[in-house]
Amino acid sequence: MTQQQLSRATFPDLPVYPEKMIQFGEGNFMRAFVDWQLQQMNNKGLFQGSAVLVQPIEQGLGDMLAKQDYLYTVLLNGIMQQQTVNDHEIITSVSRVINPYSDYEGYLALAENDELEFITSNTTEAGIAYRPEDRLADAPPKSFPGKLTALLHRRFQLGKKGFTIIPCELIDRNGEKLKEVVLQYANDWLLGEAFVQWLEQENTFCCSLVDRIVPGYPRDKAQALAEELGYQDNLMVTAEPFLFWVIEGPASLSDRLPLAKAGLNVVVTEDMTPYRERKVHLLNGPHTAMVPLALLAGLETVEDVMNDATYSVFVKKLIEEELIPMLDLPREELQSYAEAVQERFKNPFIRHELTSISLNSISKFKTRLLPVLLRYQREKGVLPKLTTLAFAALLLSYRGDKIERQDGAEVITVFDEAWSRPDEFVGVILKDASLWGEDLTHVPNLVQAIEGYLHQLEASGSRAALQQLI
Ligand SMILES: NC(=O)c1ccc[n+]([C@@H]2O[C@H](COP(=O)([O-])OP(=O)(O)OC[C@H]3O[C@@H](n4cnc5c(N)ncnc54)[C@H](O)[C@@H]3O)[C@@H](O)[C@H]2O)c1
Ligand SMILES: O=P(O)(O)OC[C@@H](O)[C@@H](O)[C@H](O)[C@H](O)CO
Repeated sequence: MTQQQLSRATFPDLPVYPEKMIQFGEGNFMRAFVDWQLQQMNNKGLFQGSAVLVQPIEQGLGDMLAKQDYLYTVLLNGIMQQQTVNDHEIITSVSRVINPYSDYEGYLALAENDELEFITSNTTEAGIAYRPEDRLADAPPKSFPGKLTALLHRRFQLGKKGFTIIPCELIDRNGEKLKEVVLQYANDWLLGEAFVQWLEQENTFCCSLVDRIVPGYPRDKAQALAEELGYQDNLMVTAEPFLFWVIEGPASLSDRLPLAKAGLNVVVTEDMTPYRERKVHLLNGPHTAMVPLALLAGLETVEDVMNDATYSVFVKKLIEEELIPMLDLPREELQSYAEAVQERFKNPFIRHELTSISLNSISKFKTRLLPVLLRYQREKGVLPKLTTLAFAALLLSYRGDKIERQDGAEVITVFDEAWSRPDEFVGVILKDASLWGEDLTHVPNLVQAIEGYLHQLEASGSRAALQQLI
């Protein structure tokens, strides 16, 4: 049976809320994270607002969302505190999507609305970047910070109050980086000292850290879900039930954006550093470590890893024996976070592809695992075995013959050149500070250890190499 498409005509009683937030990014993550949270506040009568979405790049989901009157379903699937969660909810907290490439005046007109108080964004790690070619007269400037500067300037010219700006991009100190680029445009575009002062005094740029696994559109179950839900939704998003958002900002934010009051796992703090360390090393670190070893063994998803007797022990030991001891946070807190992470990795209801995590694995290894490997070596005088084996597997996977590499052209070129001389490969690649931020051949015993593990991985495979260590 063909179901009707989700729209306000299909569900005429759904509520409509005034716009209070501008959100750059209409992708899966933002819709299942920020907009889902607005919905939870609205459900409790605590916010009564919606987000107007801005497409950061020309191609996007604006038209598809418009066809559904900006409604879509979030499906929460997973296990949380030993309970199975299997919920679905139609999200009504998105008012519309503006494509600044086809309606630039409509975009700038957002500056006129006094009710708009918050700006959020997720434009991927590539989005918060300075693009020197951008100009104020462009319609629109191509970069996200360029677009934002143009909007903020229009707001300033209208003599209105500023915004609380909360970027969600997974880059360190995201709020500070965004502010830096906006100030650079203000300077390059000669927007004047008064505008810079207004930016500084009337706007708050918060750093934030987001945490929720959002695999996105459930392609494999779409038809069955349409039948179960009773409508066709081309924009449904699956996410895990777990959520955590740390916002470094003024305490007053908790009243203006009452996320925690709505029961959401959101912390407003003066210093988010410890939370970031915990997540990057205990969640993203194991993700990045498991990917090359597991892909080399033919596993496909995070769940496959957690259901495999050898690989799940690898994840557990890596976390408990090599990562946790190197973090400066209360042990109990780390332990309980690590247990929750492993429960999340086991989620049987969502398919988290290892290949999707593998994108840009070299820079991910550098930020997520290398600092821990170096600290472990400095403090204990030996290398952490499991992290080092994962490092060797990563280097092997970047030969490109066993696993498809997903990384920047420059990174791939460096590896192709280094692998063209296999006998010298380890020394050459570890020496390359452009990859690791420093020359790693100076780390005691690292070259020999990686050479040994590479030999083992080649001779007997990832599973056997791992079994020898655990
Ligand atoms: N999916 C997850 O589990 C998850 C969890 C936490 C954080 N994240 C982060 O969120 C980001 C988006 O993930 P998603 O699953 O929503 O992906 P998606 O493909 O659904 O959405 C990508 C969004 O980024 C925008 N974008 C893409 N390239 C851009 C560029 N060069 N400049 C500006 N904007 C650009 C797109 O317009 C779109 O709005 C990723 O970078 C990821 O690291 C994802
Ligand atoms: O999103 P990436 O590609 O930077 O990293 C892959 C995963 O480690 C990541 O998406 C996590 O699932 C997410 O950070 C959980 O909050």
